[in-house]
Amino acid sequence: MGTGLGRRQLLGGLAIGAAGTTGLASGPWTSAPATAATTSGPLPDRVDVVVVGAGISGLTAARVLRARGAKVLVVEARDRVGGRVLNHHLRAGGVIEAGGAFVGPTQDRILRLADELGVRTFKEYVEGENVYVKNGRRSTYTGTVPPDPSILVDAALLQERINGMASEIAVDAPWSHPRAAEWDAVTVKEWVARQTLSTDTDTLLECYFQPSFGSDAGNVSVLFLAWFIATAGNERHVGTFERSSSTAGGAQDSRFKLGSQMVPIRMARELGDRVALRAPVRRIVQRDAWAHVHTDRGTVRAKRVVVACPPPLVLDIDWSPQLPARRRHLLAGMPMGNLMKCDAVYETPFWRKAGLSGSGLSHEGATRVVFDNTPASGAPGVLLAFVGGSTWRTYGRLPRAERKRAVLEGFAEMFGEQALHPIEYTEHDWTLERWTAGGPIALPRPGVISTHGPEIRRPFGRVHWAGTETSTYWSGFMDGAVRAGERAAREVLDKLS
Ligand SMILES: Cc1cc2nc3c(=O)[nH]c(=O)nc-3n(C[C@H](O)[C@H](O)[C@H](O)COP(=O)(O)OP(=O)(O)OC[C@H]3O[C@@H](n4cnc5c(N)ncnc54)[C@H](O)[C@@H]3O)c2cc1C
Ligand SMILES: [Mg+2]
Repeated sequence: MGTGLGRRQLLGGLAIGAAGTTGLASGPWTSAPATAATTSGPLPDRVDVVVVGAGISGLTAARVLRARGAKVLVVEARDRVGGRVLNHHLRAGGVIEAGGAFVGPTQDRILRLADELGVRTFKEYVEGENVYVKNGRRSTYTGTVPPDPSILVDAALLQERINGMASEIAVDAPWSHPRAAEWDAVTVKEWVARQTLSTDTDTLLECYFQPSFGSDAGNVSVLFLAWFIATAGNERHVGTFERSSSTAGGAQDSRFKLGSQMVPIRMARELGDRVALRAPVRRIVQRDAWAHVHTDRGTVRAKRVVVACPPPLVLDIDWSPQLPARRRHLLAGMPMGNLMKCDAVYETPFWRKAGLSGSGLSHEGATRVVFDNTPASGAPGVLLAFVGGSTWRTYGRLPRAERKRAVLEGFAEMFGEQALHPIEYTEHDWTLERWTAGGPIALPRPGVISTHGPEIRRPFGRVHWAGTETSTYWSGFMDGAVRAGERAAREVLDKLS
């Protein structure tokens, strides 16, 4: 998910990593013929397993199943693979991402997979000072917290408390915590307001929420946040707020030189004609010994089905028999967040010469959370603003030209007038995507985890559930998507044998 608050800043005490070297670009910027090897002929009549959705999770499940000898077919609604992961090729050369991009330590499944596929990482740029804008006043700082003493105290306290709560949560069963119902009934906004000194802490908290969740602190429960943080680790390292959010050493430590979409593109190439694009699943009928998967390109019979599409989109499929009510309640209670990425491209990352990291936080305007999004080669220079939650509600509805102006003005306030004159401006609003419906992730509303949470991975007849939201580590991230795909494949292999 998301990319959380940024860098070594914000809510205090965030690990500040010193490091941050930009790696050298590897080889030519490969453009992405996502459709290259996929099948264009008629779909097979019958396979062992149909996988619904060619995002990272579905493709991972198919890759594991195929390696174990199962006959598998991935059916994908779009004319491309990758789902919430999408490369954007810059006019000046190089690649950035319109969707998921950052990876970091303990995300070992996506890192191993990328490594196997020859997709290399480079460190996010973190040298120099960060910019902080409040009440029209700009300041710079190094270290973890903006120069705002009242927030510093709040942040340290909040961070300690939420890490403490996270340490008590079972990543595979947050609903089983003795205080689950109580924590699930309180929104993070209410919880924070109760114990903080400064009202500015609320505003800054949104700089964590908006990019991470495409939503605001008033929309999710403390139980969700504690669980989300608990999952930001692996089997050996517990998740912490710092890990879920920081740049160096955290969830935004590194990016992929060829762009993150190269991971699903290469998986799809390996799978070849086992991937069918432009094949949205409309109906799934479970009858006799088979699941019948109806797509726009025909119907395929399978012994097992792995559904790996964003949770709310499962409800668009016509199910026979009908999905159990408890699963429908869960999915209806997990809408996608609202998020867009807005990038401005410059000949060079001019802010670096001025001693700035390219990272910024603001209490106002369109550019609440900003990162240096320059490709590995160091040029062209790219600034990225996450526009999510209530900021998206304000700026997402504006005509593109007005939003662009607001974003560039925000960049200029942080990094100088030069920011007003990009050589390219590009933006991606995930709420407009038919087959994603928002981003970065589906968010359970308060009360949903404690009441319907146990349904999240429960198979329905021959149907098993993948997708990052079903992961128990790094849920919401690309790493969680890989883990969920692997887990669903194991479930299916158990049943096939
Ligand atoms: C703007 C943004 C920024 C993000 N930043 C990061 C980040 O920095 N780091 C990180 O790790 N993660 C990030 N994420 C999250 C990350 O992208 C996701 O966790 C991950 O890609 C989800 O993979 P998935 O396979 O579970 O789902 P998806 O990628 O959503 O794949 C689901 C697939 O199912 C298909 N589909 C849907 N319905 C049907 C149907 N009926 N029939 C057939 N196919 C269907 C879709 O087209 C899609 O291809 C970000 C996401 C967004 C949107
Ligand atoms: Mg998928």
